[in-house]
Amino acid sequence: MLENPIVVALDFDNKFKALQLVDKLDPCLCRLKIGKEMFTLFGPDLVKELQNRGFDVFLDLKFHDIPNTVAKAVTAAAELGVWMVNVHASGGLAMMEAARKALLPYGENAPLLIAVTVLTSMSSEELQLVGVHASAAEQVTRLAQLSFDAGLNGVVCSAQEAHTLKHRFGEDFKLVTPGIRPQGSDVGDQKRIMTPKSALDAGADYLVIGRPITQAAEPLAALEAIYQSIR
Ligand SMILES: O=c1ccn([C@@H]2O[C@H](COP(=O)(O)O)[C@@H](O)[C@H]2O)c(=O)[nH]1
Repeated sequence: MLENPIVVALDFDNKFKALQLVDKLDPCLCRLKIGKEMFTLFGPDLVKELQNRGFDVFLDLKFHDIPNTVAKAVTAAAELGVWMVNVHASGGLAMMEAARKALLPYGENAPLLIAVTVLTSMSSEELQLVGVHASAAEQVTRLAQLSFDAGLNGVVCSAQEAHTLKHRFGEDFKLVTPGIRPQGSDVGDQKRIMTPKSALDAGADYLVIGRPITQAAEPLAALEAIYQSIR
């Protein structure tokens, strides 16, 4: 297990409330993820504020566009100094290769570049509705292979697929897993879920956890309980 596998998903519409929580967290114990809501509301300044507090930031904007546009978007993310950035694997091989090549000038300072496979909020049945006639697990494997072939650092998948992917792609290919739900917590809109401990046992490298922490009456206690459960 990585020493610091938890990435707290900061999904807030209020910067003050988000920073109130952040100021109780220890950058040695977790990383932070900024997604579409907070980035749209508060922009790169928020990323800087979190970095100034010592946190690694995962910029979860899931770029999905033509190769040239995505290459420029990941370059902008690299300029921001984020720790991790992502694209949608369904954008295709050429798009992912363009993104990877755009980060080459940053060398060791480049953010980790990962690709979203199948959103953890989607079941196999929902995939059928968008014309994908494979199971979620099969589609995740297909898109992870494409991401691997494009030379990316890893993928976003559900922990339910972690065992298969880790076995197939090896230790260096990082598995970033949202849809993490401690025993007894609200599932919400997530479909392919796992507990923190089972996810790590299955081979997940990073656990992305939002509402079970951010919406808890005592977020710090919730985070601490998750740490206890994975030690
Ligand atoms: O497949 C995906 C990709 C990204 N996410 C993001 O992770 C967090 C999960 O938050 P919870 O509150 O723990 O459900 C959220 O920011 C999503 O945008 C994902 O859930 N699934």
